[in-house]
Amino acid sequence: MCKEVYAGVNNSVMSTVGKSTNIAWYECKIGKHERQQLLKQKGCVVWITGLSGSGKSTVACALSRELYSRGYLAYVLDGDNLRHGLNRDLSFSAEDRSENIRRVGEVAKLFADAGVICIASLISPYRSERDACRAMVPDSFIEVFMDMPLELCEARDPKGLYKLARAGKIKGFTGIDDPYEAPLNCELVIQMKNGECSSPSSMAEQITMYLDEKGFLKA
Ligand SMILES: Nc1ncnc2c1ncn2[C@@H]1O[C@H](COP(=O)(O)OS(=O)(=O)O)[C@@H](OP(=O)(O)O)[C@H]1O
Ligand SMILES: Nc1ncnc2c1ncn2[C@@H]1O[C@H](COP(=O)(O)OP(=O)(O)O)[C@@H](O)[C@H]1O
Repeated sequence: MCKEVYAGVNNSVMSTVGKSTNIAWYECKIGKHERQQLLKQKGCVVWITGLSGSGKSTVACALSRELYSRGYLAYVLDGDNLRHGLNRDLSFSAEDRSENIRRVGEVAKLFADAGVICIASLISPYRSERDACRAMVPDSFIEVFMDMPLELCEARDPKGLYKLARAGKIKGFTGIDDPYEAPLNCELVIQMKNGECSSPSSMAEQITMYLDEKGFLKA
């Protein structure tokens, strides 16, 4: 949050942002517009939220593959993967999950500014934190809710984590003894139809169609 703005020497705008004092924004001549022209697409953030096992990583990679095959540049920021590096200092406490979401939101914003279609796939269980990420890239945030029943996610349990959570060996597991706040008003909801889950590639096509309709697949 920018608390203080004042004029420095040569009229440069000096600010205090968080704990950073006496800082100034340096504007480059080559900006988002130029990069988008180069890439022939619009930078944006596709934010995929849902329970563990709901299919976030699978659809994120299917979407990345679909866009790649059509000649568009996308990059996946996966919650699990980022916790191997950038976010390795964060636990699954409410405070650390919030910081996790904030950091991924900031990184996604940079990718979108680079002109890339950034696909963020993380549980991101809190509505207010997802909304804060949306506010970082107004008009370029596409929230996709993997609306899969807990029973399905638990039956899939590809990493055996639900089993451990039910046995009390993992505390604070989302959907078991930790909250998940479903989106109220997101751009896309991916659900089962007639008890069937569609294929990852058809889910990816659904998202690609949305991106196309909204003009993200042209400069
Ligand atoms: N307590 C607890 N709750 C939920 N998930 C847990 C937990 N502990 C470990 N894991 C594993 O971490 C993955 C979720 O990381 P995220 O960064 O996406 O989570 S969050 O957005 O900060 O809530 C999640 O990966 P996905 O299954 O891909 O969602 C789990 O494999
Ligand atoms: N559309 C789908 N149809 C059938 N199985 C799926 C589908 N999407 C994901 N899966 C399976 O569900 C499990 C969880 O998927 P994953 O993408 O790892 O979920 P998440 O990233 O939300 O934890 C995996 O075993 C995956 O193969």
